[in-house]
Amino acid sequence: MKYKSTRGDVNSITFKDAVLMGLADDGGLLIPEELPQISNEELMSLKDKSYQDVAFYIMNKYIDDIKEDVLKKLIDKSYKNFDTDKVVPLIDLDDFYLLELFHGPTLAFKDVALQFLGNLFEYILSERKQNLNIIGATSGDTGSAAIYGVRGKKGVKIFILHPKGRVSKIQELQMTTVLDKNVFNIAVEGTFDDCQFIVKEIFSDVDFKKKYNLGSINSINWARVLSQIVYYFYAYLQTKESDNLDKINFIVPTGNFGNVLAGFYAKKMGLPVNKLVIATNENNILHRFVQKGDYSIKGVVKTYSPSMDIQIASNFERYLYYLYDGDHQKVKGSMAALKNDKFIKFNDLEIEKVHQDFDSTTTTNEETLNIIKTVYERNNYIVDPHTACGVDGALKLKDKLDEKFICLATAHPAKFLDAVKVAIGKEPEIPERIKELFNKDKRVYEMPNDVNAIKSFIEQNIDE
Ligand SMILES: Cc1ncc(COP(=O)(O)O)c(C=O)c1O
Ligand SMILES: N[C@@H](CCOP(=O)(O)O)C(=O)O
Repeated sequence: MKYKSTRGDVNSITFKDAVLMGLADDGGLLIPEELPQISNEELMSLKDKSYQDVAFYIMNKYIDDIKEDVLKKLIDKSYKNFDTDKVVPLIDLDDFYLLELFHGPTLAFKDVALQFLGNLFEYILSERKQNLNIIGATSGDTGSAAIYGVRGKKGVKIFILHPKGRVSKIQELQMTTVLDKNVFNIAVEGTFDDCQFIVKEIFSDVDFKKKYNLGSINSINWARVLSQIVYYFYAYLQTKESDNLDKINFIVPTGNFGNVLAGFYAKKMGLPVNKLVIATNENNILHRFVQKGDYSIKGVVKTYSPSMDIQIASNFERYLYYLYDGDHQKVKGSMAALKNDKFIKFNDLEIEKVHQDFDSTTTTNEETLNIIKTVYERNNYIVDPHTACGVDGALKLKDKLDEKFICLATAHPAKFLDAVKVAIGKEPEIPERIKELFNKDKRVYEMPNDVNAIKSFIEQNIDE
């Protein structure tokens, strides 16, 4: 399998090169040149297999420059740090299923991909005797998952930008209490979109990127999306519906469009999915897009689900490539329009095509709290505010879509203590590894929302 850019000027890249390249050198995103298919027989042959086995089966279709036994070892090592054998267990709450994606070291779905990416980086770098300087942006969860994924790995430095005052207390502590010398947490005076913009601007300076061996841990990196395709298959295989190959809906709390894009790839590969439902909070540009073709950027508002306080969804560009039937020029045109005019225009035919795969919902802050309370009272189960947006969406759409829903539970409620307390009047049970954070020393660098200032900070602290 080879990889190419959504913008058409980077082609025939191997998987390992794609992992190190992160953002394509033409400013686009790397995608596989083909979409491997999984037949019904193959799908059924995966039933009752372990998460690791399913991961190997799916990933191996996209990777041909890592030996199979090495890939298996990387996968095994990546899921050893999860606190359950199933890695991502599926819970049946009668009205819908919940896919618990928060059993990794930092208690959010990001661990599923970032534990693997950390090990993958280590393997490729030692093979190439190279070092890597990682630059990433986070709205709260990617940052700590990436730091935990690469800490202690040789030849790696990591710079993580988060929006100052816009992540939860626990998210902030998970990042800033890691004092390893190779970890730099930068609190930016701005939003997540500003952080992501800075990161992309830095990567777009290809000379700078090459000089300092810069790498990406965001879902800009294809390996992130690939690792997330796996749990759509594994989730489906755990349902009753899979016995008859019946279709199912997935509802996905969405911000940067990485998670739901992985579902899109799973559907395109042949997984029996009816609709992928994009669940948004009040920052609902993706909902406006699905419902009315309105992809116009408005200001970011603070919500109870801060990790989804995003307007400019990075992976939307990958989806545009498929929506435009592989027309690179159209992708480039739309990305330029987004940068200059702050909106992309879609015609009715395009929206019709979107509806073949997607539906969407939006959830207010008040609804988020109500759902946390409702699920607690009905099921004695505490969902986090991001998952609550998904559950809210599933309940709103259950009369429209017949097929059962799998709601992706993207974070542990203990990461969002304040919201949960407001919703149900008490805190959820707090895992020991979270309690410990409150007594640790912290280190964080506060910086203005300025590409050059951050670039020079990185340059001062980087290894060539
Ligand atoms: C807990 C949680 N839920 C949902 C999302 C949205 O996922 P994505 O950005 O892949 O759309 C994020 C962040 O991305 C998150 O941290
Ligand atoms: N919600 C994310 C935002 C970054 O998304 P990613 O898919 O690029 O990692 C976060 O928690 O940081």
